[in-house]
Amino acid sequence: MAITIQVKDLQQGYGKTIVLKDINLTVHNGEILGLIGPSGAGKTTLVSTIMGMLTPQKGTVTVLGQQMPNRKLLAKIGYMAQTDALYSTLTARENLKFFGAMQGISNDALKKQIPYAAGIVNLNSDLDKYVKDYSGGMKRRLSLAIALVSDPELLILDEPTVGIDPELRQQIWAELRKIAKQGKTILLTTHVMEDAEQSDQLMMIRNGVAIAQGTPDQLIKDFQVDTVEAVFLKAGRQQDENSRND
Ligand SMILES: Nc1ncnc2c1ncn2[C@@H]1O[C@H](COP(=O)(O)OP(=O)(O)OP(=O)(O)O)[C@@H](O)[C@H]1O
Repeated sequence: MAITIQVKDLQQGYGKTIVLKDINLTVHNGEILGLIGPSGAGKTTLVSTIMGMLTPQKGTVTVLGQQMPNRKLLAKIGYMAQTDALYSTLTARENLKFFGAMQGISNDALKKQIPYAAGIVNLNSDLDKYVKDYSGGMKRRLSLAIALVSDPELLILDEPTVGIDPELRQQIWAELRKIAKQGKTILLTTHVMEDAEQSDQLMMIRNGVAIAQGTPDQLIKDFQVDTVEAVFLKAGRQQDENSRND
């Protein structure tokens, strides 16, 4: 299986502050990687580095065979940020057209891609409403549609299920699976254990360090617990014990 994301010995931070240490990660084509960890652990910092928005302090990040940062690759990456960056005085369709055009998608392609992307998040019947009249969950769904509109090779979703009800969450997961089956790679950050459980691979980050990595089933087995949440709690306790013994 080809590799989409390769992170080697990454150290990352802001100025003199180190946020991430010794991060190693390989994500293959068609895989869904869930990045979980408490607030401030460094998830967004890692995602920003993978996208090439930040240059590594140490180590390397390669995406689709190219070392990051690399502006040319941005067209192949669909990104949904943690906070919705939408134009509220435009309709959802106009937002999709605008962001699609920004990614270099032709008008003809957009005619096909907009209904496809809006269909995944159940927004086709609300496309001509103004975004200022959207609920928080609808805005989140529109942001996800914008990330999907270019049919990207790599989809990066920062907390995609915040404000989304359980039924739609299941629906979105079914679509993410379909997208992954087509050979697209998905990286998502989450605080939601149901999302973590559904990921193919997990990386748990705490205090800037990867404290557990593997498939949900393998982690549950290795940590001798019953749930992904319990893996996370146990790995966190082990990290605290190790730092006390240092
Ligand atoms: N632009 C920045 N300049 C300086 N420090 C930053 C910057 N962005 C993030 N940080 C710091 O880096 C650390 C990791 O932040 P990051 O946003 O990566 O965490 P996170 O795991 O994504 O958290 P959350 O789940 O709350 O989004 C935090 O201590 C944060 O204060």
